[in-house]
Amino acid sequence: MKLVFSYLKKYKAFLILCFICSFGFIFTEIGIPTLFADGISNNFKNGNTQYILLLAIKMYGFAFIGLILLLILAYSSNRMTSKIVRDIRNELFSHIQTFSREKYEDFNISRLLTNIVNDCFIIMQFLIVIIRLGFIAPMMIISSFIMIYRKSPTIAIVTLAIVPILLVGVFLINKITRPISIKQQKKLDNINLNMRESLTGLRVIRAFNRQDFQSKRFGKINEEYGGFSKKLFQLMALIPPLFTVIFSIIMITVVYLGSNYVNQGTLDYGALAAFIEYVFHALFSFLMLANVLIMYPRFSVAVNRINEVLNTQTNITSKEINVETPIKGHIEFKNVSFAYADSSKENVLEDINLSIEPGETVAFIGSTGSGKSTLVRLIPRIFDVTKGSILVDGKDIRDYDLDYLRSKISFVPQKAILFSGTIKNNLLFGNRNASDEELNRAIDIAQAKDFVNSKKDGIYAQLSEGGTNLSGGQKQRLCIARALTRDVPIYIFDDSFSALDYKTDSVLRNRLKEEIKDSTFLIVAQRVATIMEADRIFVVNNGKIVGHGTHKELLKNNPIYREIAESQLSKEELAYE
Ligand SMILES: Nc1ncnc2c1ncn2[C@@H]1O[C@H](COP(=O)(O)OP(=O)(O)OP(=O)(O)O)[C@@H](O)[C@H]1O
Repeated sequence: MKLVFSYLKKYKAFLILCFICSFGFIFTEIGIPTLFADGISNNFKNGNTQYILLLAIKMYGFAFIGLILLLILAYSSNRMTSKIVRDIRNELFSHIQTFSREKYEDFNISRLLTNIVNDCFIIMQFLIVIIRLGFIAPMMIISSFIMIYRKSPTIAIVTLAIVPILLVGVFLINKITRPISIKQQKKLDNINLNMRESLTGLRVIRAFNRQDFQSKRFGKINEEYGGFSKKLFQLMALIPPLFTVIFSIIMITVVYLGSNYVNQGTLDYGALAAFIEYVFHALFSFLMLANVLIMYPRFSVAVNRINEVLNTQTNITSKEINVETPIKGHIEFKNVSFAYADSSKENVLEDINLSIEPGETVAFIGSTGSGKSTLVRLIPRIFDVTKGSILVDGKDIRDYDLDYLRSKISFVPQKAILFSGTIKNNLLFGNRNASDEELNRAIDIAQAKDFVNSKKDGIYAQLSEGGTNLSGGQKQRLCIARALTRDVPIYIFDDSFSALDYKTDSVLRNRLKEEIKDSTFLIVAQRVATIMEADRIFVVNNGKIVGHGTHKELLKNNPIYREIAESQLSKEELAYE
């Protein structure tokens, strides 16, 4: 609730307006039966038309003002609620952006999506109702009771009997529905997870003809979600009829008692008519309040789930440093070990020591799963080392302002990730201030010029979500071009040439060498041809560096490298022969 209160405080003005409107509305609602009762009690002044007309005008006036106040209340509560939920969504989104990959994996992306879409929606539904009724219902109940009590304490006590019944009912419902709500939300996370996997993996599903299997899997999860939803809504649906029965019993009792008092002459007809109205208002308000309280468990589960995310702090923290010294591009790994925070917690990298000079081109090669990508991901702090330290220009990377450090590194990830929008917007993602000339240069170096120009709209061609309307090689080239829009001292290419044909791969690397001379290049690759011209090559095996040197040196001295090279190059290409 703290979460919602902090936002309610932010929109105090709206809240006060809602309170005033609610108060005014109650005044009009109580006023109408009071005027009517006066009319009956005065026997409508024995048919005095002027009196009746005035009374009617007053009652119309009250009803009209009540309507206006209710409209203002609805408008301001809607505005306030949508602003609050918008703010919660923004806060969630910004907070999630600070998460390290580890935290994303902890929560899983589908769960975070459900938080932003579904949990926020549940909060909005509840807030809209509670703000509208939160003031009106209790005030209406209290004022109706006061009015009843002034005329007949006995009838007031009978009406009050509903309070404990309703409270016990609401408490029981909350207790039963809360665990079901938690399970229902978890099942919704599963639906999102399954949907995401099925949509992103559509090509694989079709290629393996597994549509039926996927449909059955989705059907099962959907069924489970439906089961919990059914239980929850069945329970919630029980409440209105139950409360309506109690409501009717109390109403009949009040009318019965009231009629007796009229017969005994202790109550007049006008007061009885007003009573019925007051009791109706009080009980109806109770019923509305009970309905709101029934929604509470779902709301509180949604708030808790959002709080859980907001209270999770990222483990990749940044030092607040205003002025950083320029980076030249020297990189040093000192006794670096790293383990992913999954259940195995085994070291993926073990005691890595290496030093890379500014302007040097180094490459990492090794079998799959040997730890090459993990090693380069540690430099922009996508993960933090578990042991040891990484220094850039002699300073521990954890002592840099994180944004500054990352702004000095251009990283091309192994998986080519593009966003929906134009090619230009995707390239500007690398450097928002890049001129058209700089973008064209990056496209040219990345060997993407021909295919970009072949598009009808050129650089303004639209890419679909994830760049699915491009080939694997085209996507890779655009990702490389995006990285080249930045002029930085360190470039990291994590297996980003793998989808290029040999010729394009070679031309691209030559252009990189010619155009970007002073920067440090780190290239992870599976293909020897991609890295054989690097200044130095590091051979990674089972999380350890098992050799380094030039292509020729490694062919001579390193059996693992020689084995990889022999499996890929022809005898003529193997220089040592
Ligand atoms: N996010 C992760 N969580 C847990 N373990 C991971 C994660 N990413 C990689 N690993 C594990 O770490 C090890 C090293 O993986 P890494 O991706 O660094 O290898 P690689 O040498 O780059 O492989 P490849 O050439 O196939 O890309 C592997 O055993 C892999 O299963």
